[in-house]
Amino acid sequence: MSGDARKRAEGLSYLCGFGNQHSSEAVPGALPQGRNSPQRAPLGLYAEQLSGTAFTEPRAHNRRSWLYRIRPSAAHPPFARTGNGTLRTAPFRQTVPDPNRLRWDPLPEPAAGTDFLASLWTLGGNGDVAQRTGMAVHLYHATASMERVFSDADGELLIVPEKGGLLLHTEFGQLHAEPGHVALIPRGVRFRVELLDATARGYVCENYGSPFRLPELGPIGANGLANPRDFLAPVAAYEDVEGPVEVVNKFCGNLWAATYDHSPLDVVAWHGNHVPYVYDLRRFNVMGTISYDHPDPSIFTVLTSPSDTPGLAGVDFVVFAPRWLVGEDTFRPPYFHRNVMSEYMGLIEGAYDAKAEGFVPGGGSLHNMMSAHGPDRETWERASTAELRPQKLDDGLAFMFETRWPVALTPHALRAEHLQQRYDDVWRGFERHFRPAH
Ligand SMILES: O=C(O)Cc1cc(O)ccc1O
Ligand SMILES: [Fe+2]
Repeated sequence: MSGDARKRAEGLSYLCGFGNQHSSEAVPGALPQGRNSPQRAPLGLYAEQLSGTAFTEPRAHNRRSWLYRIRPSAAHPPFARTGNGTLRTAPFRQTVPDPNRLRWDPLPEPAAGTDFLASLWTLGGNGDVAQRTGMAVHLYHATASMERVFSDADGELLIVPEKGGLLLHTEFGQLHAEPGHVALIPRGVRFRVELLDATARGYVCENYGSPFRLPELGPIGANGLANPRDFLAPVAAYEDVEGPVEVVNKFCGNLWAATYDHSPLDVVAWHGNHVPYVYDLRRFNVMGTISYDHPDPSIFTVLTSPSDTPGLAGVDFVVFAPRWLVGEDTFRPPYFHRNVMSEYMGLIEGAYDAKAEGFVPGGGSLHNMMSAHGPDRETWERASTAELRPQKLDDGLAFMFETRWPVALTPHALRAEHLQQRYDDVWRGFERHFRPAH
């Protein structure tokens, strides 16, 4: 952590456009032209393909990149099991799935010297990593930059910083993510996290399923929600480091480590569409009602991981960004509801319009499949009597990981001291107002 690192982070250049076929070289001439795998790659580099989808998936969804590196990724010693810390993986079978509404305060302060990887604390998830289905919800709270390098064979990592800036050093180059941004590390991509502040705190959705993509826009038209050009990929940047580097690989739920004799962040040039990226949530083009009724939150979908059933996501990433509320004769905050999907919500900043208090930045709530939830009593009282002038909601940034299967908890999430004990009370004391005419 240093002012110097933040200056470097702020000076980074990017390639823009979600899903584009980018190309980048840190040294002129490093990228082969006209072919992917010449007999000898330029500048003595090794050529290697990294696949994010099966070779044969439809062209519109196919993801792969070609990397030109100082050493082939294959040049490494065997991995050996290392401790998983508080990181857990699906299937989550250690607790009985809980139908209760649950809410957590932020993670407690970690010990000094805790890096991003060591700080990962799994709340729960669903699916089965070996089937490449489902997702996990993790939180992180780090106090040190990573010296080691991490990659996740189990899924892509959507990192949602809530506190503290991050400089992500990846095989593809560097990305800068501050609270209010999200960063995505694709399955299998090696990276390390440098902290730009004394501590860093946030959320991670580990998506075991198909890679996140932009949702269809249907009748919205050709523009809106998250605009593709606001997704930023890094330009090639490499580490030419000879000497021991610890590389940790998450594979089918366990961490495996090996000491390489060089840095695997040694990609001098690359091209393709299987890339890490950052996105500033404040660029989200929020849609909403301009007549009446509260729209379903699917209108706020930033990214979706489709399942085999059209319209049914393995997981959606949804953002509740600043917006105007103008609905006439409308209860404007989120309605009372029971959802077949399961909802994990987090707060990046400020407050959320369905909860008067108790849902705090860095905390989170879980409303599993069919659990009854919605505005707390205080919010309901206020919103059902409020004068319905146009109102700007501009003091909050919340998000939701909405998933097709119930989220089962890890034992440490269910027993955590920071699990709120009386969350149900926010829905106590609703008076009956029913007065049948007689
Ligand atoms: O429960 C929540 O707060 C998330 C949510 C928001 C909304 O506007 C409508 C439905 C919904 O599940
Ligand atoms: Fe909900």
